[in-house]
Amino acid sequence: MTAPVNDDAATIRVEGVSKRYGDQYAVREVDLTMAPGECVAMVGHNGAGKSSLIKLMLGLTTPTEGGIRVLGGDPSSAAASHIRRQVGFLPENVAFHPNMTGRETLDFYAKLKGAPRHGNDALFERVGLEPAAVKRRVGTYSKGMRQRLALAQALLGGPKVLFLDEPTTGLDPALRQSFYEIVGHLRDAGTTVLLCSHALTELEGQADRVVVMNRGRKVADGSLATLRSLAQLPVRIRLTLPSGDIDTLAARIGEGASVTRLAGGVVELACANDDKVDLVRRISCDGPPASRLDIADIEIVQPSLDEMYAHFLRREAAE
Ligand SMILES: Nc1ncnc2c1ncn2[C@@H]1O[C@H](COP(=O)(O)OP(=O)(O)OP(=O)(O)O)[C@@H](O)[C@H]1O
Repeated sequence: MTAPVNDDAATIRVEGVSKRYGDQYAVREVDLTMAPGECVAMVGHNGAGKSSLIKLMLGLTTPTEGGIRVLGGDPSSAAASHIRRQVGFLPENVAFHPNMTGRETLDFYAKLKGAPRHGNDALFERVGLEPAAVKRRVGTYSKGMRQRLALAQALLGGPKVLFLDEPTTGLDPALRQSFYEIVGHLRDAGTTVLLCSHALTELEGQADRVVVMNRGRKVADGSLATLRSLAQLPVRIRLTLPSGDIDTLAARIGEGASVTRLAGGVVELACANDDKVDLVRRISCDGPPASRLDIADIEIVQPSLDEMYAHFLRREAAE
C-alpha cells in the first residue's frame, strides 16, 4: 500500500530499494514517494531500517538494488552536490565541539555546506536560540539548546528536503511542542519533511502520512485515517456514569459492543468504527424513566498510532 504522489511533483522517489550488508538486509524492496510540503513520519522498532533508508536518501550509501531520486537526481552521484545543498539532516546523535560557541558552530557548518553565513542570525531566532546563548560555548548548553542548534544546522541553506532522525528524544514536552511548531511552518512553506521517531503518540497530528517499517520492509504507508480504516481496530467509547448503572447500559447496547469498567466511574465500550454513531444514539436516547441512564460525560477514543503500529507488526508477523 503506497500513498499516491503525483509523479512530477515528487521530491523523493525510492523505487524497489534494498540495502544488504553481507547476508543481512537493512532495507528490503522499499518504495517511497514524497511530495513538497508533505510531512511523513517513519516509525519502526530498533533495527527496522529507518536510519539505513535515510542514509540511502542522503547519498551516504548506495542501494544494493533499486533506484533513488532526490530532487530529481541521484543523491550518491559525484555530481549531486547541488542536491545535497538542498537537503537538511538532523542525525539521531549530534555531537558538536564543546569549546566552540553556538555561533562558531553554525558558521562552521554553513561553510561546510556552502551556505551564506549572513542568514545565521535569522536561523537562531527561528529555532529559539537567544543572542546571549549563541555567544556561549556549546559545552554549557542544555540538551534542548543543543537540539535547537542541531535543527539550525539542518536548516542551513533553506533545504527543500529535511530528514529528522529522532529529533525530540530527551526534550521536555514544551520543547517538543515548539519543535513541532517549527516543523509545521517548514512544511507549510513547502519543505518535504521525513521524521523518524519511536515516540509514536507525539507524532499524531504532526504527520500527513505514516510509514511503518519492520525488519527492513515497509509494512504500511498512509494517512492516519487510511491506516485506521485498514486496521479496522475497535473504537472505544468512554462514559462517565455517576450511578455506575452498568445493567441499564448493557440493556441499551445489546451485543454490538464489549463493556469494561475502568476507574473513577468510567465504563468503556469497544465497538467497530462503523457502529459507533448508532451505539451513541442508543446510549443517549431517553427511554421511560425506569431505564434512564445518568451520563456525566462521553468521550470517543480512536485507536492510537501505537495500537495501529502494533497491529501492522502483528499482521506482518502472521503473514
Ligand atoms: N553499516 C552496517 N553494517 C552492517 N549492518 C548494518 C549497518 N547499518 C545497519 N545495519 C543493520 O541493518 C539493520 C537496520 O538498521 P538501522 O540502523 O537502519 O535501523 P533503525 O530502524 O534506524 O534502528 P534504530 O531505531 O535503532 O536507529 C540492523 O539490523 C543493523 O544492524
